[in-house]
Amino acid sequence: MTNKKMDVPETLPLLRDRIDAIDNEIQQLINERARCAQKVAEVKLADQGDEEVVFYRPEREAQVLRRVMERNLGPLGNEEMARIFRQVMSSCLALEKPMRIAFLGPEGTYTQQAAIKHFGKSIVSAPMAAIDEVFREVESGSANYGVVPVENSTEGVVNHTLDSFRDSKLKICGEVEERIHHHLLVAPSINPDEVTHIYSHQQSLAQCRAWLDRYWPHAERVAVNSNAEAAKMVSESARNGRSVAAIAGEIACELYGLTKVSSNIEDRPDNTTRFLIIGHQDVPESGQDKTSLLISAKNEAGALYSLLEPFKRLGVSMTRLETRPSLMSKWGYIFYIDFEGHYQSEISQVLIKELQACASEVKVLGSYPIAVL
Ligand SMILES: O=C(O)C(=O)C[C@]1(C(=O)O)C=C[C@@H](O)C=C1
Repeated sequence: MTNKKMDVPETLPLLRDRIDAIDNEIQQLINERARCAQKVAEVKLADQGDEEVVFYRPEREAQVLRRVMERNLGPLGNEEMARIFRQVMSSCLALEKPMRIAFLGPEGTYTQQAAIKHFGKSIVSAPMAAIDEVFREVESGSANYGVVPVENSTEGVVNHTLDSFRDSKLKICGEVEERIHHHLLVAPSINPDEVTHIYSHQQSLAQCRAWLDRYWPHAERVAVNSNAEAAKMVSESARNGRSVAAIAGEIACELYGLTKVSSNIEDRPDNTTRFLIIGHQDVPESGQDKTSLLISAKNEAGALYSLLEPFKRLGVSMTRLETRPSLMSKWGYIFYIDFEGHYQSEISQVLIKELQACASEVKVLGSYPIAVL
């Protein structure tokens, strides 16, 4: 092979020289970008007034990532390129101010995986034992943002998360979707044929039900708080010679030094979980946004119809509708509705006014950019 322009043979040393020169340039440019981000932080601090400075700007990050994908010509794929920029921005933000992110722990959960996908790796991890603790950690200001699971494509909604919004002042600042792959894991010293118990989160056990029925009908299934906790227990039990296995993901497998007996054992290959980013901030429009509402319906005939009708009439696209008992009155209901658009847009304002007229309460849980990655 030859380099046509210069007619020099494209040998390995020459190609590597070229890569070295390009790396040098990329590195200088990344640092130039980082210096710009430091200046942005100075401007934000100078403009702060009485308000607390908001360093993390989800709408801007979404716009940057969308642009990266739009202008990308390859050979790297759009998502691959966006993931690189995701990490560059994560490093720049950490230089402005390191973000402490609370998530449903322990270390190694799918929620941590989602937190890293959304914020990049340059965050300070704060694993919490339960969803309401994630809310409390962010409410108290101990963490800047929180990440909680909200729905799974196989198992449906995570009621704990939805219920936590009833009494919380926190806003939804973002969403992230994660393809969930479950693996059957044992400690390296354990013979998989002798496994008597399989530990995992109840939703993960449910997501692998058919597979477990088929291949492990005699192993007892034990539900624990999280998959990562299951992985941790399995690594600890192995030291006592107990033949137990866990169902968990990649991060937990690595973190607890386990071995995969079987990979991707979920019953549905498109098994996806959606997570929400919670914080104190009202996120401005990014151009492609979603809004989440909590609506307490009046306990009367046609209540649901009158809530849904304005969406159709105004041409607003509803992406989700969940129902939960209201807890205030015996047969009263709360609806969680997601729709496309930002709550500050003209059409959303008309819609929200109409909903307010036919509901006892309409709470805007937040408007946020539709997940880019
Ligand atoms: O534009 C900003 O406000 C920045 O702080 C810069 C930057 C970036 O690196 O591009 C970093 C963090 C923000 O969350 C958004 C973008």
